[in-house]
Amino acid sequence: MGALLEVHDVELSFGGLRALDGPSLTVGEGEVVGLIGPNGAGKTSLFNCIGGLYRPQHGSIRFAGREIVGLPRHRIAALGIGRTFQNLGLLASRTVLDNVLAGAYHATRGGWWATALALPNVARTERATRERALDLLAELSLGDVAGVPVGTLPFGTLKRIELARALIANPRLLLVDEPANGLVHGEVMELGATLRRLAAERGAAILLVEHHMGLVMSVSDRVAVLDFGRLIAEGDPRIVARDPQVVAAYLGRAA
Ligand SMILES: Nc1ncnc2c1ncn2[C@@H]1O[C@H](COP(=O)(O)OP(=O)(O)OP(=O)(O)O)[C@@H](O)[C@H]1O
Repeated sequence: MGALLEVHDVELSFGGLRALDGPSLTVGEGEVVGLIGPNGAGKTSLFNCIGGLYRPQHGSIRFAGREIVGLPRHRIAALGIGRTFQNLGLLASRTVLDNVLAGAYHATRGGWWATALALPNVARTERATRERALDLLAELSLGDVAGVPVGTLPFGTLKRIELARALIANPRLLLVDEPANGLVHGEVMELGATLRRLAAERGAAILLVEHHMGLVMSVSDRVAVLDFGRLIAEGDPRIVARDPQVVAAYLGRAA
């Protein structure tokens, strides 16, 4: 059997601009893979292709052996791909618990009709989801703020809520977009430990886009590097970090 996620030769263009120029990569069950590269390299575009926000013009993306290119976003989410966003999409006036429960929507069986008819199994499912959400909040040290409106909380806490919202659906693969952005050093270290724990204890595979090299190198089993939409290196983080092409890509863009 192949890897959990298999991206093969994906091409995505916006008009004349080729955001993805044929990268291929895999993420195994329970594996943490860092996806790095200079600004504009195509990392978020690849996330958007995997999550179904963008449809690549060429190539294939298989999840658990199934082609997912062309599937609508909610079907991809229901198959077990969760995602956090760089610009947190949290509802500021709602409580932490409500925001996390909103993430469970796709995973809740029954759908709109069952909810509208208040069938007993829906009430049961909702109770179970609520309990799972509270457990998850405790796991991410958010138990004390479950009833607090999100808008009143500090940024580092919001990042953890965003993670909880993605995890409530029990994804087999979690796409995490720049989680360390805006965090202070201690929070980044804590986040790294949390990501490793999620992979180890929940068996969740993680594809992590991140500019904070310390975090990427410490949590990733493997690292893939994009530059101008192409995969320029892939493998052990310590080896990739010394790859001359990778070093040149970063220095070249910084200049
Ligand atoms: N919706 C869009 N319309 C047009 N061009 C886009 C769109 N999304 C991304 N691009 C372009 O595609 C290229 C890749 O962008 P992308 O956001 O995927 O890079 P990135 O590696 O995530 O960058 P960053 O690290 O800055 O977030 C860039 O040149 C970007 O301007």
